[in-house]
Amino acid sequence: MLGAFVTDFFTYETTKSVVVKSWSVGIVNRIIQLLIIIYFVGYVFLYEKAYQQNDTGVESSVMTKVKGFGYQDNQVQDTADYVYPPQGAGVFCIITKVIVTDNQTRGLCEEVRIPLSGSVVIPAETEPMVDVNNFTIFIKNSIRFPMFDVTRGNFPQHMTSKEIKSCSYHPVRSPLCPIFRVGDILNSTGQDVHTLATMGGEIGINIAWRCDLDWDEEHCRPQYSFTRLDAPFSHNSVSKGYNFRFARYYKKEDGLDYRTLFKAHAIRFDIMVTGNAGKFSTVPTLINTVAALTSIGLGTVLCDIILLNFMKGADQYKAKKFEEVK
Ligand SMILES: Nc1ncnc2c1ncn2[C@@H]1O[C@H](COP(=O)(O)OP(=O)(O)OP(=O)(O)O)[C@@H](O)[C@H]1O
Repeated sequence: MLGAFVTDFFTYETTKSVVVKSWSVGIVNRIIQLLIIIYFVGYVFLYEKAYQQNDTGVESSVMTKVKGFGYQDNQVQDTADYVYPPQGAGVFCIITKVIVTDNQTRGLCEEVRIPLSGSVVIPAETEPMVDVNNFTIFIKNSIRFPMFDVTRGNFPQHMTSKEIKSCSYHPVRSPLCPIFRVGDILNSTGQDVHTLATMGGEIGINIAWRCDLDWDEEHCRPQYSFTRLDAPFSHNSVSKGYNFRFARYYKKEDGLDYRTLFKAHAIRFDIMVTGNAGKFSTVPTLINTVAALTSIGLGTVLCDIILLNFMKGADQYKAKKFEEVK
């Protein structure tokens, strides 16, 4: 038993080519090779661009500015009233409804159970501001792909102030206009402005940069898409929408501080930037070419299985293929 194992172990296998003149196996072999070549050339190289090195670590900065007039309880509201925080960051809120509690003063210790009470004030609720549909958001986004040291901005350099002021983003008609009508954004996410203005909610604006840097940089352009980010909670019984509280403080003539408390329902916009740039590089090209060439050999495996198991005269092929030399 041990002897047989040792003789089996100390053998040497070397390949020998057997040419099989059979139409059926020949055709199967060529078809498999063709499929593998089509897969590698068409999908791996042309579609997935396996000859490129990729940079997904995009560096980005976003600036925003909202404009438009709204009417709330017969009062005109402008940017300074409804945008929070006002600095124009990548995440900002447009306040659409407020519940106002006026004249709160700090109470004494005995009144600790109602710590912020003056006289008991009943909060006043404003109407939701549906004019938000006509507001416009200006988005200025600059990005950099550090691996290739390429910087891009989301609107063309030659765009004039007049062009910017008069355009409005449309995915087909003006895909590079940096001014977005809130109504258009809400429409494309399928949201109803009235519900959103009443309860608040969060809208995501995604800016995707997919750049093939083997072409001119001019082709490296942003693509925008819009989603409702808090959609999973929209049917919950609790915490529908989005709100936050803030206060404004005043001093009375007698020196006493008092404040007005606002509970604000707002549409929160969150601008997210993603990027992927690719450029020709020898290392991935070599690795993938070798992988492609090796894979072409896979056809033999399948043809061997057919030849040695399912063809007429399989035993004869087996005898020809495996030959023992003493
Ligand atoms: N939300 C917006 N809707 C329409 N146009 C806008 C909006 N925000 C900015 N713009 C216009 O885009 C251009 C660039 O804006 P940017 O804020 O950089 O310049 P600005 O001269 O300070 O703008 P502003 O007109 O607010 O004083 C300006 O012409 C500006 O009027």
